[in-house]
Amino acid sequence: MAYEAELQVAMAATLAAAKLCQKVQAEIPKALEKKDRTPVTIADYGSQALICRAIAAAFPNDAIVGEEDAVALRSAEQADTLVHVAQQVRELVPDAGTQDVLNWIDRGNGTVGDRFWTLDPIDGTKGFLRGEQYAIALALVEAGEIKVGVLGCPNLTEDIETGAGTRGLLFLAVRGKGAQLLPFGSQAARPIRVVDPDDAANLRFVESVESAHGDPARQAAIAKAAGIASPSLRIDSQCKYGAVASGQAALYLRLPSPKTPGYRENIWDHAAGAIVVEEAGGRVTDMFGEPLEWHKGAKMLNNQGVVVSNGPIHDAVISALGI
Ligand SMILES: Nc1ncnc2c1ncn2[C@@H]1O[C@H](COP(=O)(O)O)[C@@H](O)[C@H]1OP(=O)(O)O
Ligand SMILES: [Mg+2]
Ligand SMILES: [Mg+2]
Ligand SMILES: [Mg+2]
Repeated sequence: MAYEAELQVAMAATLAAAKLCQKVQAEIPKALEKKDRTPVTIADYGSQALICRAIAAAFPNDAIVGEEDAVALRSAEQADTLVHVAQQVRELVPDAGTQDVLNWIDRGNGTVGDRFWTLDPIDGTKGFLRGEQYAIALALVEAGEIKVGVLGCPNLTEDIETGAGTRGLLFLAVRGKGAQLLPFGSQAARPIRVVDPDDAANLRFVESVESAHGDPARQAAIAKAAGIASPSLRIDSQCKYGAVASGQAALYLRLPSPKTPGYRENIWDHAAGAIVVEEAGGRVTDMFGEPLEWHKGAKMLNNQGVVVSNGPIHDAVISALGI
């Protein structure tokens, strides 16, 4: 199958990173603050190191556009943090040196091009710090189109609402080959599909836990206008794409926050989730109904807001947005 090698490397690396994140989350990590005032932890750095190492080894010519960099970790003030990151990485790569770890993290400072990977080593760091949902999101983009996506959701359960079923889910997709769900520890991935329009129980919508990352009042009004009367399920990170792809929600709305109208989305916050939803039969656009631009830069400067749906309700949502 096309992209089989890329898929296998991405899956193995994401599962290794998930192991590191689960261990760190159980130990209740401290958060550091980045220049943009968002949090980062030793698990964000460790996850990026492990995944960049694996991609660099298998595909040495591929650029990686990742969220984190090692600038702060190279500073004297963060010497202890660096020791902790390296310790965590060595649990999975015993011969990893401290310089190796820094260099692997910085391998994620690539730029977009004809073929590149985009990585969010922990998407939803705020959820991770609350002991709730987060995702490890890795996607391959070629000629402006996402070809492979792997989304690791270590805290998500097969039944998202009740918490029943296996905890720890890997969502996978290769362009044109459908989307699959592999519970952690299982050998068998199963195909997933978005919700049917007549499945009333799952015709709900998902949105961020963080009110400041969206516009909850407008999101509720738009969902209602599109025929979704029940309250939202609030989930951190790209796990929301997993909810739509696995037919447990019909809609994910992320409208610009009135407090930060100039905010533009990063490609690593959406690419892996987007291909999983599209390959499960759904649709992903910006709030104007336009395709998201994956290859123009790390920030999607020409897109605003994100609408993710099962497909049939998409046009009603865009027209309810009325722009
Ligand atoms: N002001 C903001 N508006 C929208 N998204 C944001 C903002 N600040 C950070 N984010 C990103 O929002 C996402 C969290 O997802 P959600 O809000 O859906 O749970 C993360 O990708 C987070 O980055 P990070 O990867 O650093 O956590
Ligand atoms: Mg993110
Ligand atoms: Mg992140
Ligand atoms: Mg972050």
